[in-house]
Amino acid sequence: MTHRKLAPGRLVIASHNAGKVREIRALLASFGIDPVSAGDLGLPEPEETGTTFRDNALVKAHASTAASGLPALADDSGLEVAALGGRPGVYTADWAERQWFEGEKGRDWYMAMGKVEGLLAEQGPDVDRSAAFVCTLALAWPDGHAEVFEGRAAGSLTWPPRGTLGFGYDPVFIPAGKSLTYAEIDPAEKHAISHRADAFAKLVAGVF
Ligand SMILES: O=P(O)(O)OP(=O)(O)OP(=O)(O)OC[C@H]1O[C@@H](n2cnc3c(O)ncnc32)[C@H](O)[C@@H]1O
Ligand SMILES: [Mg+2]
Repeated sequence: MTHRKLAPGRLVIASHNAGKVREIRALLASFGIDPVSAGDLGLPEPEETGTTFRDNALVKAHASTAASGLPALADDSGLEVAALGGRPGVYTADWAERQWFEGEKGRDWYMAMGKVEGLLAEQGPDVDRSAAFVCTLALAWPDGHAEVFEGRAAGSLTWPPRGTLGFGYDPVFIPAGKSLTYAEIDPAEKHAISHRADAFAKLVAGVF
């Protein structure tokens, strides 16, 4: 399959999640790209109406490129828990209800991690705790062309949450072969092994 190449220049990171934007900026650092986030440009957050990571990544990428006239890179990601039949999956963000924190509306990740843990606990102490993070990147151009790349990282869930680095469900996810959670390891180390890094490597091979 041939991919369209991305010319150096401005690119919108089509995400309103500060943790993701930080990671994508770091991953883009060496490619002659000048990233600006959808939040920086005041672009609206589209409704994620898709039922797959791919569909939602495309919704977000097309929305930002249409609103800005620039190429846009979106990330739709989530946690698939084996014993929960792959849930929360595309609904990972929705499991963290929006609540007010210090005057700002944010998502309650502790509650969401607790919900996953509660469902696992219902299956007893010997429940399979394996899980995978999925990241689907969609890059869209203003003429409507788009490219999609998917990454995965296998691991297992721990409880209680550990670590203060990263974002979202990082404090409960231990990547395969490691003993620390994503929230306990250096961001550079997460970038070497994460689902986002896996998807990004495929994007780099395809469009850079
Ligand atoms: O849609 P945008 O604006 O990009 O931001 P979002 O937070 O709503 O993002 P998603 O719709 O893709 O939801 C995915 C959720 O999965 C979680 N997630 C994805 N990647 C993660 C990572 O590397 N570490 C921890 N949690 C992650 C995180 O909680 C996200 O909110
Ligand atoms: Mg979202």
